[in-house]
Parts: sequence; structure tokens; C-alpha cells
Amino acid sequence: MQRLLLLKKAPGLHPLKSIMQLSPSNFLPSFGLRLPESCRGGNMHIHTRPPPSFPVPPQNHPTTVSSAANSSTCTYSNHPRLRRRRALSPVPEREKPQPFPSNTQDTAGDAATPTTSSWQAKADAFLSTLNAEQMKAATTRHHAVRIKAGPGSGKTRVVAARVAWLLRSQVPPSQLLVITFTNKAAGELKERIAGILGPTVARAITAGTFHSICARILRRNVDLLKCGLTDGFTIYDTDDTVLLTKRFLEEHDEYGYLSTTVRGKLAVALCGAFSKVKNMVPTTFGTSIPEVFKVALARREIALPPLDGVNMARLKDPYQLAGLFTTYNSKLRSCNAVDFDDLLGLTVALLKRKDVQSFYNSKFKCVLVDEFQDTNEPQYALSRLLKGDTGSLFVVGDPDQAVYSWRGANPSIFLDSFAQQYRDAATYFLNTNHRSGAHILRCAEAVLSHSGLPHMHETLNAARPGGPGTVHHITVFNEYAEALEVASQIKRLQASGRASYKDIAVLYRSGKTQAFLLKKQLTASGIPYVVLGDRSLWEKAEIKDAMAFLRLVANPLTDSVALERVINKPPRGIGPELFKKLKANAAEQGMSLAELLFKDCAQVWLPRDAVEEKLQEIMHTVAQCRKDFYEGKKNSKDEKKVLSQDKAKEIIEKVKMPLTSMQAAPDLSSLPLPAAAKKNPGAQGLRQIRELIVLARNVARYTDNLGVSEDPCLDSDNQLVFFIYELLFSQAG
Ligand SMILES: Nc1ncnc2c1ncn2[C@@H]1O[C@H](COP(=O)(O)OP(=O)(O)OP(=O)(O)O)[C@@H](O)[C@H]1O
Repeated sequence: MQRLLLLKKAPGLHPLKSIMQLSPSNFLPSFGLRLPESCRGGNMHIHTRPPPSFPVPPQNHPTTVSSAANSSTCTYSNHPRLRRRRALSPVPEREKPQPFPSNTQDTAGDAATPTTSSWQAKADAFLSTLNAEQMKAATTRHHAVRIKAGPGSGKTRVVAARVAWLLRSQVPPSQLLVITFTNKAAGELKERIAGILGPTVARAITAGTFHSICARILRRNVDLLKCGLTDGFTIYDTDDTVLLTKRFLEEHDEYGYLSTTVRGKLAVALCGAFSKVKNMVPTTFGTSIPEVFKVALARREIALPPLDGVNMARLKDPYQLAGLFTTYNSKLRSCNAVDFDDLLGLTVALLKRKDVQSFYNSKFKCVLVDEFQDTNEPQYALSRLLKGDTGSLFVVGDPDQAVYSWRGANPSIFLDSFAQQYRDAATYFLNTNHRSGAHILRCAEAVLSHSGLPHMHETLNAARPGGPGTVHHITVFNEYAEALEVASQIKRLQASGRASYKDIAVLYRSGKTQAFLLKKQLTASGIPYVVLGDRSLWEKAEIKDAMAFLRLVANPLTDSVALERVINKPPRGIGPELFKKLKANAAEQGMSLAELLFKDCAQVWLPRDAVEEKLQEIMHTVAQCRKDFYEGKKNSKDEKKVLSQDKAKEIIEKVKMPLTSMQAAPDLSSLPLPAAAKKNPGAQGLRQIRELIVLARNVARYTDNLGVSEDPCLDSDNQLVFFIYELLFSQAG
């Protein structure tokens, strides 16, 4: 099938990076920039001090820590949840000393792992594909290592090689923690390791994003924080936090009288400000919040646009903002919920406890972080705490590709703070681009030299020679003309026989306007296309409803935001006004509405019998889903299989039940959209739910790959919550 690939780029991705993604085969060298002599074939590395020897991997790694290290009265090793888990299940395989393959050891008995000599040969073969600068970086014996690397210079390859080298040096795989920017990247890394060392070893490595790793640590330890959260907490996305904020503003004297629109805008602005503040400091626990707001306001880090009816001077008072911030957090806690930023900040607060930190320091001896240029303060604090005094920290990044400053990422952490913090850190540079031909690199350099952007990286060497083809630079009036030009270029290429549709890729920068116009123009020109990396699925109302329903299944008594979202979907005659009355009625009885509904539906004041019937229907569906899930778990002989693909599918399938507004549709896999959606309005929603089911299957498979279901940190009671969380996080990737 011939297809045009329409590739969506991460928002704000550096232009150099997008150009580097292009295949060289269609371009001719047309720029003749000279590379500085210092960058040609140079293997630059700086040793600020003689390298200390790398830690000899211990043969045993403790699962508990000495209570002497503990400043709290509740010793971590005696923590009730830990004790309970030990009593319930035997020590999982990967908690025992790993029979890690070595030159002198054989791995007999593990059918999934290749024989010693074969895995060593594979690891060596992989390491031998590195160029000299990559090899030096991947095999350094320093404890704190920083790799500054340009686009396409093999950052990901070096992280994988470092893992292979560590394993080759007999570090047990369970002691490796790899933090990647997306869960997809973590999966790919594990696949690569599995290809070299076998699936058993790959599964034993912990890999994931900062957020996913923090969620795991937090679920296990959250009760130590004593902040009102339980281990089944829900993770609220931006829509949820905005809704929560709107609701508490309604109750606030000063903001209660505002129009719905203005209150909505205020809620969005406040949530943005709260997020910014949470990302400016390692943790807001024990931090003076008015002081942080003062700094944020002085630096204009938070935007509070003027709003009709809002006293802006008062709103911008740091104490007023800090008060609203405290209310926001306590409302979150009363829903047993955290926002994305809390995952980081709360985990930092946890790891600041000596007992918790020592536990994770003995668990993870080697921490590797990819895309380090995009770390913010909480992420940097996490990296330091996870490294501890004796572990190793290996960070890789490209300051030119820093794209997350809007969410607090600070490239100076990578450029300056890291070396200041670790005086014996080694810095290596990767300056050879393996992805693109020399002519593409020169073109990129030329574009960048006009961009006005600060260009922090050295000039790149090209490993590949320039290829055939010409780079054309076309200037157009506006985005409409741009889409038209792209479509006509494609038509011309195809008509001339120089390329077929499937040979062509279009990269774009903005998902909303640019992609929309491009897709519209391609459709109008009859050009078939496939959009890759389209995240808009998660923005669809049906998917948000489905996820809210799943969250309600996980947290029926506390997740009031999820309840509000699904209580009237499909319409059950419970509009916003009635919902408010129901909530007030529940409050009179000293409960949240969810609590009252689930505990004693008969006590709920309702205007009509029909509404009661419909409410009972939703309560019943939630209860049934919970029962199915937990019974499925109980009946499963193999606990690891509980979160099987079938179970994931089954749960998501159930979500369709409350979404009865979607009519049954013919098998949509064969129907091209949007034509099918036009004919049948329910079809698109149903198709999206199907996509969610496919995704759920993949997540289930993926979490298995991550070893999540074997993770001793994960209480089996929380698997449903965890599954939903993983599902939610696959969008963050
Ligand atoms: N030593 C090498 N020999 C051959 N190919 C290599 C080498 N190093 C990297 N590559 C190839 O170059 C491409 C880019 O590598 P990789 O994705 O690891 O780079 P990166 O720096 O992580 O890229 P990005 O800038 O997109 O983050 C890949 O196709 C990879 O296989």
C-alpha cells in the first residue's frame, strides 16, 4: 500500500533535530560549511580528576536498611506494608542475588538467557560497533558522568552500550535504573538489551520515565508522608486539576460570583502557576510557598492575565497565591489524588528520608538518565538522591535540544550544576552524527546560523558522506500556502515517477494548526497519508470518559472529579445544578457524594425515580468491574498473569457499557475515516474506544516487559490502579 507518512514532531523540538531525521538519499550537497578543525574526528573527553575505580558489584543486595540510619520512629525495614508483603509472597526471583553471567560463571538453568559465552560475545559485538568517542563514554569508570552529545550522535546507543558494559562488568541487572524521556524509549532500550542479553536480564532492569518510576516509589511508600494519600491514589491530568480548581473557586467567597467563563480561565491560569511553582523547587514539602511565589512573580515565571471581575493586584499577592495553592493541594488529597508534578515532588520528599533513600540506594547502584538537558529541579534532585553517596550517575543530553523550559526544565542543570555538584565528574562529547549525510548537517548548520537561537553545541562531524539530492528552501506567505505547496510538491514527485507516496515523509511542528491544514490539503489533493505519533486520541471526549470511568473503578469513594465526569455520560438527567445539590446533600451527611452513593444510595436525595435507577446502573457497573477485576486476580494461579492482555481488554470493553450513546457500528478496521464517522456519528467514538483497547493490550504487554507485575514494590491490590496509571502514562510518552 502506498502511503505518505506524516510525522508529528514533539512540540518545540529543535529545528536541527528535525532536519537530522531526514534521510540523506534525496538531497544533494548544496552547502559548503567548513567544520572547525577541533571537531574533526576528535574524541574529546575531559578528566577533571583521575578516575576512581568503579564499584565492585556486590553479590547480595539488601532489601532492607539498618534502622540506625533512620531518623523516624517507624523504621523502614519494619514498615508494616513491607512486612505484609513479605508475609504474603515469597521473595521474588529478582530480589535474590542475581546469578549474573560472567567469564567464569555459567547461566545454566535459565533457558531464556543465552549461554555465557554467547551473551558475552553479543555484548562485545555490540560494544565493538561504537565509535571511539562513544566507546570511551560508555566504558568510563567514573561515578558521575556527563555526556554532551549532538543530534544523531548515538546518545541512545551509548545508554544501551553503557547498560551492556555494566552488565558485562558483572553489575546485576536489578541494580540498574534507566530513566528515559518516554516509556516508549524505555521499552526500546529493553528490547535492545533483550536482543543482546536475553529477555530475563532485560526484564530485571528497571527502566521508565521519571514520572513512572516516581509513581512506583510513591505508591509503595506514600503513607510515610502522612499527607492524606493512600497507595491507591489517582493521578489527575490537567483537565481534572482545572475542574477541581473551578469547583473550589465556586466555594470561595471572592471568586464564587465570577462568570463560569472567567472562573474557568482563572482555574487554568492558577493550575499553570501551581505547576510552575512545583517545578521550581525540588519539593514543596517543607518549603516556604509564599517565598517561591515571590520569586516566580519577580521572574515573571507565572502568567496571570487580567480577568474581568478579578482583583488582579490581590491575586498576584504571593500570600494569596500560596493560600490558593494550599487549598488546591488539600482538595487533591481529599480526592486521594496527585497531579503530575506531585509525582516528582512527593517522591523527592520521600527520598529525603534517610531510610527510604538508603533502601533505594542499595536497590539501584547505577542510575542512567537520558535527555538530561530537559530535567527540572525536582528531577535533578531525584537523580542526586537516587545516586546517593556511593552510586553512579550517568547522564546524557544535548543542550541544543532542550525543549521543556515551559515546564521548568533548566538546561543549566546539565551545563553547570552537574559539574559543580560532582567535582570528580567526567564529561565526554559525542560529535559524530551517524544519522544524516554531510550535506544535511551543513544545511542544518546554515539554517541554525540564521535562527537567532543560541547554539550551544560544537559543529558535528558527519559519519556518512553526502548523498544525492538537493535541499530546497521555499518561502511561502502563510500556513495555507505552505500546505498547498507541500501537497503540490508531493503530487509532482509522484507524477514524475521519482518517488511514490510511501517514500515521502512530511515533518511538522505544530499538531494543532499546521497538521490540521496539511491533513486537509492532502485529503483534498487525494494523497493517502498516515499520521504517526498522533496523541490526539487522549484528547477525545470518549477516551477521557473511558479513563474517568476506569479511575472511578479504581477509586470509587474518593475520585469526585471522575464521578462528575461520568455521572451524566450518557445523559442520566443529572445536570450541573442537580450535581451541585447532590454534593451539598452528601456534605450535610458528612460524606463526599461518591461515598454516599456507593455506601448508601438510598440516603441520596433524588428528584425523580428515573434518576435513581440510572444512578444505580452506574454504581452497579462500577461495582461489577471491581468484582471482576479482583475476582479474576484471586482466581488466577499465576499472579504475574493477572494483568494479562485479556484482562486489560475485558476491563476496557466494560467501559463501553456506560457509553451507550455510541451505536454499534460495522467493523471499522476496513473503513477509512473520516468518511465512516460522517455516516455514523457513533462510529468515531467506538473506533477510539477500540484504539484504547489495542493500547491497553500493548500496555499490558509492555508493563509485563517492564517487570511491573513482578515488582516487589507493587502491592498486588493496586494492580488495577497501576494499570490505569500506566495507560495514562503511555500518552505522556
Ligand atoms: N557507532 C555507530 N555506528 C553506526 N551507526 C550508529 C552509531 N551510533 C549511532 N548510530 C546510528 O545513528 C542513528 C542515531 O543514533 P541514536 O538514535 O542513538 O542517536 P541520538 O543521539 O540518540 O539521536 P537524537 O539526536 O535523535 O536523540 C541511529 O540510526 C543509530 O543506529
